[in-house]
Amino acid sequence: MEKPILSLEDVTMSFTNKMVLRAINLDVYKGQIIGYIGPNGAGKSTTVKIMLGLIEGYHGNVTIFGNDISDGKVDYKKHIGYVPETAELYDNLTAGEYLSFVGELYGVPPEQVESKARRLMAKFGLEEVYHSRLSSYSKGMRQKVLLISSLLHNPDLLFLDEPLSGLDANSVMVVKEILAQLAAQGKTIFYSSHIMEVVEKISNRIVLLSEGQIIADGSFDELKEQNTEGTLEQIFNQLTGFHEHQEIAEEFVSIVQEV
Ligand SMILES: Nc1ncnc2c1ncn2[C@@H]1O[C@H](COP(=O)(O)OP(=O)(O)OP(=O)(O)O)[C@@H](O)[C@H]1O
Repeated sequence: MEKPILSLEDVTMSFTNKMVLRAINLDVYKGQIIGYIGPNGAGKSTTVKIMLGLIEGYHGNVTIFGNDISDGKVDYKKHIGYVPETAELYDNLTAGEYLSFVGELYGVPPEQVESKARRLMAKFGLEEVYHSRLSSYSKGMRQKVLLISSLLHNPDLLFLDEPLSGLDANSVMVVKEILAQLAAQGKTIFYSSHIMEVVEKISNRIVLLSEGQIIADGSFDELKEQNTEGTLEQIFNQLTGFHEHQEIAEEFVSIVQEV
């Protein structure tokens, strides 16, 4: 039987008395694009940071590429790419300097990083600003640099947190296609986002986290069959028991108008 690339077994995490993850069990297989969704504060980033070895103190087992990540070895990180939701790019560096720095951290030989970074930047239409400081970059341009930096070392497992944030409609089409092609070549993608239309389209498996628990796990078609609602946004509202958007908006607007 195929072994999972990534396995969470009864993973529980608490921050100062508050239980944020409650016995998460999840096996992810090669080539899957997991759409990891859930309300704000559900525990999505916490799960991802645990898998990246950025948060300690969890209970349960996390196995990546067949090794328990608590064994102290960090080698597994060489095969992982990560696009965080918000990143501190080094503003004083040029994109070229930043990408060379990240590539070398991942162990890519310097001559190879430079050539690869240049060509990838060019594919995103950023060849002319390769030597410009990141402080002069727009939000979408920064996002493209982050995406490139997560892929320079050709990782097998990618963690993406709102990767399309700030990208224009054309760039979104390109990145969605890149992700589909990477998955088709056997890369595994863990995709966290609040944009339900995109998650619905690109994921072949959707995992819905609510209050630290997985409350749905399946393909979009499977989730549709199990629920009365049609779109992923509606299924999300239904499963998380949310029906008050109109009421909340009316109350909000009436407070705004109090002056
Ligand atoms: N370092 C921390 N210390 C204390 N509490 C934390 C810490 N990090 C996260 N939390 C809490 O854990 C809960 C889950 O946070 P997390 O960032 O994982 O949610 P999320 O699902 O990624 O949310 P969002 O969709 O808003 O990004 C929240 O209640 C948050 O306040």
